[in-house]
Amino acid sequence: TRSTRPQRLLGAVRRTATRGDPRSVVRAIDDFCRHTEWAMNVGDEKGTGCILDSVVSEVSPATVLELGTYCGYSTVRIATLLPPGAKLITLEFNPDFALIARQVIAWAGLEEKVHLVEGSSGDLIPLMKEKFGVKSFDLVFLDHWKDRYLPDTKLLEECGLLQKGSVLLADNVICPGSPDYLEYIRNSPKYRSQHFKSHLEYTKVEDGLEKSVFLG
Ligand SMILES: Cn1ncc2cc([C@H](O)c3cccc(CNC(=O)c4cc(-c5ccc(F)cc5)cc(O)c4O)c3)ccc21
Ligand SMILES: [Mg+2]
Repeated sequence: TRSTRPQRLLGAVRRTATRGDPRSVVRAIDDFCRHTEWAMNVGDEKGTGCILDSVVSEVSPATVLELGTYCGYSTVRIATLLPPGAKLITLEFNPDFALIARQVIAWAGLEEKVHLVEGSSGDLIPLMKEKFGVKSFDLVFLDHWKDRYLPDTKLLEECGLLQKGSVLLADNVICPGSPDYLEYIRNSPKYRSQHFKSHLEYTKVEDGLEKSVFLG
């Protein structure tokens, strides 16, 4: 039967990236998605260009939560920039995506820094403290279903998983968009938000990321 897009993306990583070299894995996926087959990775413009890499470097987080692993592209980007001993927990409900992402993360040699957990954010966030020993998250990267950004942000607050200074970084707040999330986060006294205009990965379509600092 015909392969899936994630399987073809993994094939490109295996063919053109060097095992154990995360930068070559990121480059292989960007090249594949720009020249062969588009995929919904945060991409190189929203990644290197400005935001994702600079926010991760600036926050230098000890604990990171990623919502929506997909093929592991942003997982690899973030994990590459983490300080020694830091941990990234990434949640993926789709088992096919999770299987591909595990192999992409392994090819990059980042298994030690990344804990990929299969399941839905709504079910797993309440378990973070008791099951994963997380006190709070220094950085949360939201890139899963856009209508889950707001409920999951509220869930993170309710579960006491955000502390003063925790940073939320949300992809696609323009395209596909997450209007209820933007409305909430920009008007809440509990956050200070900043918008970074960019473009939808590998295209000229307007998009942007929203960076929000939790004020406690
Ligand atoms: C609850 N829960 N818990 C864990 C978890 C994990 C997932 C999956 O990882 C998953 C599956 C399918 C879709 C997404 C969201 N991503 C997108 O929808 C997206 C779209 C586009 C775009 C833009 C323009 C187009 F024309 C087409 C697609 C560009 C982007 O960067 C995206 O991130 C995430 C889902 C729910 C989950
Ligand atoms: Mg995205």
